[in-house]
Amino acid sequence: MSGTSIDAVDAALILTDGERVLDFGPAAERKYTPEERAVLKAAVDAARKWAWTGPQPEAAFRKANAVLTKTHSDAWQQLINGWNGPVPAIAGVHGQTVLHKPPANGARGNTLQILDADSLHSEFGVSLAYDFRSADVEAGGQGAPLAPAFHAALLQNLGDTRSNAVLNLGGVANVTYRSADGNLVAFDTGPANGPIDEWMEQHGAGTHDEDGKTAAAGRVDDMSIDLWMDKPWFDLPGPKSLDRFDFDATLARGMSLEDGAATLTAFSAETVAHAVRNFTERPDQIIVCGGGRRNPQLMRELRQRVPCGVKSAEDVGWLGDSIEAQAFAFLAVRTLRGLPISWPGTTSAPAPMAGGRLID
Ligand SMILES: Nc1ncnc2c1ncn2[C@@H]1O[C@H](COP(=O)(O)OP(=O)(O)OP(=O)(O)O)[C@@H](O)[C@H]1O
Ligand SMILES: CC(=O)N[C@H]1[C@@H]2OC[C@@H](O2)[C@@H](O)[C@@H]1O[C@H](C)C(=O)O
Repeated sequence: MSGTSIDAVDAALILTDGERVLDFGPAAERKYTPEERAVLKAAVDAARKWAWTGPQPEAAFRKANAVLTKTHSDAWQQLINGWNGPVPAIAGVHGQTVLHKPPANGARGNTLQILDADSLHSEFGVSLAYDFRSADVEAGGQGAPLAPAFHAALLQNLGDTRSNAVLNLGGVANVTYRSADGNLVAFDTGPANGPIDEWMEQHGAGTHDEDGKTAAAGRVDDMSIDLWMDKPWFDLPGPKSLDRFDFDATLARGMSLEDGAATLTAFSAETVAHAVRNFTERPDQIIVCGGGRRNPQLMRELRQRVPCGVKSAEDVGWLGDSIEAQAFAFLAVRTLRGLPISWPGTTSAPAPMAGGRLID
């Protein structure tokens, strides 16, 4: 899995029948070098300029695919080298989202995850599942989020039958909410690290706000947050999804580095709190995974604003950095078995939808 933050490829091995998670295997991370990251970001920029109008930016995508093949193969090797168990039956590879347009005003959405599936298939030497979002989008769904099927399986294993939520804090944030009667609702809640990362990079202050130190030194501008929360998107009912650039660092223009970081961080937390306030029942707890849980300032803001208990994935025995990678392993097995990977409640697909393409 390579997410919208473009920081690393995450890989994980799980034992699953696509319905239950029977065991967790090792996990691996292959960080992008600055040069690799620049190539992937250039592909995202080119995709945004293209926006499905005219010829695809082939040169930018070709260069990005070469980086994706190399880095995913490295991650796969890292994963497999230390593994003494049976050869995995299948690998699920998400690809790099370069553009995502949710359906709007009756028009179908569109989404693009780039990867060179044939090259990855020959590098890995096992069956490959990929292109998980297209079928859902073609059927009128949002195409995201897709991790909810896996979040639900994880919650099932916890054996906690109260209402629970799983929150992923990546570039964008998405939540899976399971009510006490087992009903599943999922949607993107708003930005997470994306605008913060961009703000830091624009100021030459690194790729992200390490341990939230810059935000902790700033002052939150609550009036700006109130203004930003006015965007009608926040009051749309789920399922709903976002492109990484639907919220960006320009929001904080004019603020000092510290105040901008503090305000963007508090804004991400407030968007999650807004979502939780609108759930049909308050969840007993929200379990946080993704890189944002490593930012103590973001977690502090979440704890202040979200009206329920906030736990980190590790508090319940999960590997918080690997859940998306594990999710696409799980979805790969569901694809192999022809099981649905999205539902009306998770992507607003018209019916439970199978998705993903296979190379045997
Ligand atoms: N120690 C840390 N302090 C602050 N932020 C951190 C820290 N570690 C990770 N992060 C944040 O987490 C981000 C990476 O998170 P993650 O890998 O979950 O995102 P992603 O999977 O690429 O995104 P998405 O879920 O939107 O696809 C980094 O870009 C950074 O902003
Ligand atoms: C189009 C796309 O890649 N969306 C990502 C992004 O990152 C978080 C959020 O927005 C989520 O909707 C999705 O990723 C996770 C893995 C998902 O589909 O569940």
